[in-house]
Amino acid sequence: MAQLAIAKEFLTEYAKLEKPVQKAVQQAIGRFQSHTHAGLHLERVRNARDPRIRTIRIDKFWRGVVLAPESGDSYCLLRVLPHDEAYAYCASRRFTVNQRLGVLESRDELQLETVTPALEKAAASSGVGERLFDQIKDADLKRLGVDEDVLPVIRLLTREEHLEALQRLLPAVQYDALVALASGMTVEEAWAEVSKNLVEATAPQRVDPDDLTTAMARTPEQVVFVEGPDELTRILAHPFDVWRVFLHPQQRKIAYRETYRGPVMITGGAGTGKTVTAVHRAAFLADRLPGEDGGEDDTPILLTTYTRHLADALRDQVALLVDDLATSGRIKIATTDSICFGVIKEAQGGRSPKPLLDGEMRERWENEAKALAFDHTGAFLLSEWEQVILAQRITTEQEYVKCDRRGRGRPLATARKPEVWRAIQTLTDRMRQDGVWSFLQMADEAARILDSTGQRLFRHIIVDEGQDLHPAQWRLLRAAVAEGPDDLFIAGDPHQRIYENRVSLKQLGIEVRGRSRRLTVSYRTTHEILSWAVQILHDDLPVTGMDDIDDALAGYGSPMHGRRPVVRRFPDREAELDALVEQVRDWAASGVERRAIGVASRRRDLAEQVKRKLKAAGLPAYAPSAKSDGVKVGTMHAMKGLEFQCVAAVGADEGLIPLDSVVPPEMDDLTAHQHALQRERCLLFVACTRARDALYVSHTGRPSPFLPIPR
Ligand SMILES: Nc1ncnc2c1ncn2[C@@H]1O[C@H](COP(=O)(O)OP(=O)(O)OP(=O)(O)O)[C@@H](O)[C@H]1O
Repeated sequence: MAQLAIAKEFLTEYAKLEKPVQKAVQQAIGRFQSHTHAGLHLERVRNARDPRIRTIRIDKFWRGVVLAPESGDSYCLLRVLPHDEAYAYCASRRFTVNQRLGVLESRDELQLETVTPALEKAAASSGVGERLFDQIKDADLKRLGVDEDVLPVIRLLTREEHLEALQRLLPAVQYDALVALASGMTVEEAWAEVSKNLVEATAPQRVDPDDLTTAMARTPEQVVFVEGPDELTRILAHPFDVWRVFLHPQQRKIAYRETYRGPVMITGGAGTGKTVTAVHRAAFLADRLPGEDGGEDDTPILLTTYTRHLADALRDQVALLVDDLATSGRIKIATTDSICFGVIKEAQGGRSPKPLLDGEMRERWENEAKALAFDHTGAFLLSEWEQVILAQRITTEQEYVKCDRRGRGRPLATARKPEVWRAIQTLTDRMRQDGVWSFLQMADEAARILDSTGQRLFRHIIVDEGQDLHPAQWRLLRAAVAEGPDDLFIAGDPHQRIYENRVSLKQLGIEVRGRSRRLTVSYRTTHEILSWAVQILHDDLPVTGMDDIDDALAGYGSPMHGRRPVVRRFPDREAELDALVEQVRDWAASGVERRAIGVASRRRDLAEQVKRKLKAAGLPAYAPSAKSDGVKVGTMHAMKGLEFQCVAAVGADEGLIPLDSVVPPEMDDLTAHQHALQRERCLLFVACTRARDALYVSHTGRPSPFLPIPR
């Protein structure tokens, strides 16, 4: 039986076909697969650039394009195209094995030949040393995978724009190497970029130029082998969700590594596929679970994050990735809050604890602090309890008096600490009397319970959005899984830290040193949006990762291109929101679904105002996590974990971003001041990087100082 492979482009084209055509594609593949000699249904193409290209008839109008290597019995479905386009593709494309990297590559040879005379002409008028790659030796270019056929063409280039114009014509890995060099990287740095695409840690020793099948196996982000008809059905069932099938080698290496000796941390900029990788890891671990010790142990795997809507999104992704119910049943998907709830309920003999929502907690403490005439506000006491006492697990007044509260934003004389301690004790005692809990208090208590009983709830724990978990939640997670191989798999990005929680995993007993991995290729956002948004983060204060090491988003980039972000200034809010309505209408008129448009603002009241404005203009608008069909409008905090085709960030004014009221004065506490500013930068960055194709930012008066200065 012939072995079938599918290319990513095939799947994305298939996704867009009408249902009857999709059916015809399936039938064609079925006919082709059911013959031992698969070549039977494949038609040779006269004038094909590459003699190994064939077509397969789908119906009168559509053709599949297939790569049929001469050796071996494997076939790769490359494209599904209208008849004429399919034959034009065959007449121009040639497939090769990259001699340095061993990966499968394709080039548009016909187009390259067509553009060469124009490039020669442009090059003829350039002086010595004026061409783009004059400083790079042939040997170095070859070391990076650039081949003999591409060399003469790129030697003609005088400008980066000319290189960009060749993106769709050149083999992708060679183009990436050239872009890296053109951006000023050294050959070694460019190699680091290129080698990200390798499945193995190093380039292959020997590469057989004719062995396309091995080359396909080395290019998993572009081609996958299908194990049988069931797997094919599975793949074709959700063709839009290509992340299920095609992982970048960086992602695959991380998600499908046989084992890690202890906790592992995955970082990477927005949209680099940390969640996707975490979901694949969960599927991998769940798949191998029963075989681990052959026993009856049915301890589940936990896949967790900090909010309900993020957990819901994880649930949807697991359901898409894992068909087998027994396997998916081994993965428990829950927020850390709900795990804590369960632990306490069990410890209370089945009686549910009564947690208060954040808003309820704030109100309660504010009212009681006033009623009891404390010298401190309820907000201050609550934050002191959560961010100092629960964070550091302080249990006595003496410990509190001695504790380090740097970064808290408001200085507190040691002499006043006992009164603060006692006030907090009073308020927590009252909560106990009323039988109510805060979520962080539940986390603290649940961790203690697990520590004391030694009960280990999970076999493995996978955490998404780890950067925003509180130390008490980390202690709970640490306590919920036995220390050992594959205990904790943690995904997070310290550049997207939008809450006050800053943790050192090491101090919480989670040692990830030597086991941190980084994803660098953005799958969500275009290069234009990303390079603009990354400037928001530019700050003198380094961003410290959960492993205590400064994180610099090194190598973070996107291969996708699109329009630059638009920044607009308005005299007042009314004019700004009128223009927003027009922008949303323009997007909708250009075919963008309303639900694929997100509008973010720093403050909730502005988000509400936007919603009203859109609704009044006949454009339905809902909260970001709502399932309803309409524009999604919310605070920048609520945008975390979501993505939209088009994003508008409104109210990017000075005074609103950073929000003055959340930034403590520099004089009071420099660290807290800096951390608050950094959080505000992260928040704007998070909002802007939700955009896949288009980003629109608007403000009134002076712009937020975080907005990149136009060049
Ligand atoms: N290998 C892949 N192939 C296709 N799409 C991918 C792949 N990996 C990720 N994506 C897509 O890229 C987008 C971002 O992925 P994901 O949410 O996993 O990134 P993230 O790093 O967790 O992002 P953030 O930190 O911003 O929340 C999603 O739409 C996802 O489906």
